[in-house]
Amino acid sequence: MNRQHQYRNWRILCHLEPCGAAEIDEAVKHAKSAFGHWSKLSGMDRARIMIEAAHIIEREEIAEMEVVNNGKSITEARLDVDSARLCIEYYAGLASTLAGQHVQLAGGSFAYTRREPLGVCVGIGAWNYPFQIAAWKSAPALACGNSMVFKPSPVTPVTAVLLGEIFAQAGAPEGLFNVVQGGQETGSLLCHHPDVAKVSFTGSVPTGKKIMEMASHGVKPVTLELGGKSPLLIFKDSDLENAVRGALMANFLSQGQVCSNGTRVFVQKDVLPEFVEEVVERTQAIEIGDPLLETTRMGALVSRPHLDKVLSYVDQAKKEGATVLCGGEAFVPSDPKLRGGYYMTPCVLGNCTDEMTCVKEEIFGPVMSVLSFETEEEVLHRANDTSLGLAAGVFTRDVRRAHRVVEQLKAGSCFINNYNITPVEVPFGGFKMSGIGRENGQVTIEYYSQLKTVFVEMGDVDSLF
Ligand SMILES: NC(=O)c1ccc[n+]([C@@H]2O[C@H](COP(=O)([O-])OP(=O)(O)OC[C@H]3O[C@@H](n4cnc5c(N)ncnc54)[C@H](O)[C@@H]3O)[C@@H](O)[C@H]2O)c1
Ligand SMILES: C[N+](C)(C)CCCC=O
Repeated sequence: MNRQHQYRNWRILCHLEPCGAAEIDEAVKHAKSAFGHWSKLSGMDRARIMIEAAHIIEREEIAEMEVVNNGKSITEARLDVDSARLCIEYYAGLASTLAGQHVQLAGGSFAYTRREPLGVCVGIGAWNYPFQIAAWKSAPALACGNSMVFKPSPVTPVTAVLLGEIFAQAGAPEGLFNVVQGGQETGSLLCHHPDVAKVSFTGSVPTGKKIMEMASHGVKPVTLELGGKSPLLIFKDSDLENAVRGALMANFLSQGQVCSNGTRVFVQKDVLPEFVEEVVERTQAIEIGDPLLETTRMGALVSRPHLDKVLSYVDQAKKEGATVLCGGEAFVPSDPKLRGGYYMTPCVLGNCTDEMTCVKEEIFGPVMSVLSFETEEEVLHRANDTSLGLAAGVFTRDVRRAHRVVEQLKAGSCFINNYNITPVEVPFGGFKMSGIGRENGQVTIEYYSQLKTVFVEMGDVDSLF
C-alpha cells in the first residue's frame, strides 16, 4: 500500500516547537518568581486555588482532548481526568495540614522543625497518562508551596497545556505551573538548570537513569516512576471469575500501555485450562475502534513505531515457542476515517516460559503472557526473578496465603483480589529499578518538601572556649 494512501486520514493537531535554552530559562525564571509569592501563602490560601482548579476540571470536557492526544477510549480518559481532579482535591486538603514538630530540650530550650518547599520543581511526563501524570506531579508540588515547570512527552503534548490554563483560571499566580514542549534535549536542559530544585520523572528505566545522573550534578532530589514487568499470581482457590476480570484489568487498560500492568500471569496448573478459556473469550469480546465512542473499550496505540514494536514482540514470542491464543495482529476498523490508525487486537500468549523475551521485557502493549505454576514457593521465586518491582497481584480466597504472599513479593504496589486500582490517597511507586520515591498519598509530601530544624536557646551559651 502506498504510504500516502495508507495515511490519508492523518490530521495535524497542532505545530509545536521544542523549547531551547532561552525558553527554558524564561520558564524557570517565571516559576522562580511565582514561587516567591506562592510559598508565602498559607496552606488554606493555596488550597482555595487548588480546589477551584479541581472544580474547573470537573466542568471542562478534557477527556475528549485526551482521547485525541493519546488514542485511549473516552471511558478510560474520563477516569484519568477524574483521577487528576481527585489528586488536586486530595493535596488541597493536605496543604493546610503541613506542620513541623516541637522538641523540648534541657533548661527550657527547645527545637522545632518547619516543613518548607523545595523551590522550582520540574515534572517530566510519559505519554500513556498525559493529563493524569501532570496532575499527580503538580498537585503535591503546589500543595507544599513549590512552583513547577512541566514537560509533557512530545508524543502527547496537548492536555498538560490545558492543566496550565486551568491553574491560571483558578487564580494561581502567573508562572506557578508552566508547560514547556520538547523531547530529550529540552528535558535535559531542565534537569541541568541551576535554579531547578527537584526533578520528578515518569518514563522508561533507561531515561530514568539519565535523569538521575543529570540531577546528581546539582545534588537534586529525584522522584522516578519507571517501568515494570509485574507478576499476577492466580491460585487454584481463587474466585476464577474475579481472577479473569483482574487479569483483563491488569493487561488491557490504555491499550496495555500501563507501567503497573501485570503482564506475567502465573496460573496454578489445576485451573489453567478453565482460566485460559475464559480469559481468551473475554479478550476476543473487547470492542476495538473509535476511541470517542461510548461502546469502545480499546482505542489506538500511541504511535506507528510503537505499534510496530509491540507486534514484533508477538512475532518474537511465536518464534520462541509461545502460542498465540488470540489477537496479536494489526486491526483495521471498518470505519474508513479510522483506517491508518494504530490499532491491534489484544493478545493472550500461552505456553510461555520464564526465559522468553515476552516474559522478560516490558512490551507496553496489549499482550498478556500466561505461565503455569505448581507451588507457592516456586511461583514466588519466579515472580521476584526480575530487576523491576513496580506492582504485583495475587488472587486467592485464603486470607493467610494472600498476606503471606504479598509480604514476600518484591514490588511497591501489591493488589490482593484486584489489580490496577490507584486511589489517590494511597502511595504509588516502585521497588528495585522501577523507581525512587512515591506519588499520591500523604508520604509524597515528603518528596516535595524539606525539613528545617530550628534550635532555640533559652539560657546562656555554654561555650567551651
Ligand atoms: N511508574 C510509573 O508511574 C509510570 C507511568 C507511566 C509510564 N511509565 C513508563 O514510561 C515508559 C513509557 O513512556 P515513554 O516512552 O514516554 O518514556 P521515555 O523514557 O521515552 O520518555 C519519558 C519522558 O522523558 C523525556 N526524555 C527522554 N529522554 C530524556 C533525556 N535524556 N532527558 C530528559 N528527558 C528525557 C521524554 O521526552 C518524555 O517526556 C514505560 O517504560 C513505562 O513503564 C512509568
Ligand atoms: C491508573 N493506572 C491504570 C493504575 C495507571 C497508573 C499510572 C501508570 O502508568
